Amino acid sequence: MSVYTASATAPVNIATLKYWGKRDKTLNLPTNSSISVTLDQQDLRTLTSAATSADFQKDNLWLNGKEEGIKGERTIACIKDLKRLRKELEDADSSLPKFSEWGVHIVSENNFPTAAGLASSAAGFAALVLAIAKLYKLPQLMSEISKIARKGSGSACRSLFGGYVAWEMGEAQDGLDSKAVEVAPVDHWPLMKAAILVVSDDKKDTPLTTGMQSTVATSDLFQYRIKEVVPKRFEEMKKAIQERDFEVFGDLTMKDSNSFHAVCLDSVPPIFYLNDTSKKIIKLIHKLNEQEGKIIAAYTFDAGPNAVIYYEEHNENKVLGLIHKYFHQVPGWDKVAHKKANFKDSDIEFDTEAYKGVSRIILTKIGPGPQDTNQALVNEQGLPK
Ligand SMILES: Nc1ncnc2c1ncn2[C@@H]1O[C@H](COP(=O)(O)OP(=O)(O)OP(=O)(O)O)[C@@H](O)[C@H]1O
Ligand SMILES: C[C@@](O)(CCOP(=O)(O)OP(=O)(O)O)CC(=O)O
Repeated sequence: MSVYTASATAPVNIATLKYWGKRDKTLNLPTNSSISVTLDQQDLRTLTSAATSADFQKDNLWLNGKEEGIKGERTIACIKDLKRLRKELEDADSSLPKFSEWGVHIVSENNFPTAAGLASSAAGFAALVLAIAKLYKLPQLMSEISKIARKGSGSACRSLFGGYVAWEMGEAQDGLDSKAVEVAPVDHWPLMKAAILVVSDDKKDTPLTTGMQSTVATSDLFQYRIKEVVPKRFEEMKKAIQERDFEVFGDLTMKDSNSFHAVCLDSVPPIFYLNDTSKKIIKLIHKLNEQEGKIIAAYTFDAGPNAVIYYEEHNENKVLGLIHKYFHQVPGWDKVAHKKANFKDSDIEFDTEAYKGVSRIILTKIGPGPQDTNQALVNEQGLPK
């Protein structure tokens, strides 16, 4: 039996202008445009292999070594779109094997904790869609592929590009203009670094889709956010990226994180994603920026308590100096062990127990988009290795 395989990797992205709210739940169409920074795949990435054969009766998915099957509607929607595009190729060229009629096996691994609020669904769906698109030899451009990934998880569409990425909300009802585009590649502003403080948490407050739906339906503040705040901020943030202006970029990033959590709080019943540790980290970063007299570090929080702190490389000794002072007890510092001697000591006062609310730190930076890979997670039979 012939088994055809392909593999791809995809990065995590963390939004600096948040996507929150759907205008169409099935198509995953957002109520506002968003912007993100793609993170380095050495630290956070999904690797996915796809395999197909005339002998595969059904589609199947193995995630992190466990057979999950194809359960979710969203995964089904992505595979359906990919098979439809493959069928178009087969209809135009009858010599092509009929992949669109065969089962597809998907084997995927994240090199970081799944569903810990580290945007695993973004990297996961981006890698899934790309691996199958590669297997099917689809000619579509990344922005086209991003529309399929969007149906898996909204934020996944942004993981198809590296560097600074925008998801343009679009206006069409069928979502054909709701896609990701590159704002600037990594090389344009490569100094962007990110420190992720993984904040200990039992379970997510409210599942994302439920949370978004509730905000759209109940928050008055949300209407102001999507009509007045985000459209203006979207243009300002793109300009700040183009001009490599960290002060403006950082200011907008923090404001937008707070605006997103404010509309969560304004929902009925209110949604809380930040915890006390998150709030302490927010205060700490403001103290640092105040002391410096300018913004050198910017926090952002997704639908959970983890803090992502963006800063530029030339401020690393100041930013990590402060974070290390109060969070040196948590794992994850090995990577910068050789730099610790240069860390600037800080006289900023802070809760010396705050580290107890943090499980680890991930030190990473901006990174490129999905990469071709020779690594494969499937064997010659098209099953997990
Ligand atoms: N490698 C993968 N391949 C396919 N699906 C994946 C993969 N990794 C994660 N997922 C899907 O994403 C889900 C996790 O999404 P969820 O939104 O709960 O968490 P998250 O993405 O880590 O957090 P957030 O979206 O809040 O940043 C998993 O349960 C799984 O269904
Ligand atoms: C707060 C966010 O992280 C929300 C991300 O939501 P998802 O993309 O995970 O949601 P679904 O479209 O339902 O899969 C902000 C952002 O990443 O822009």
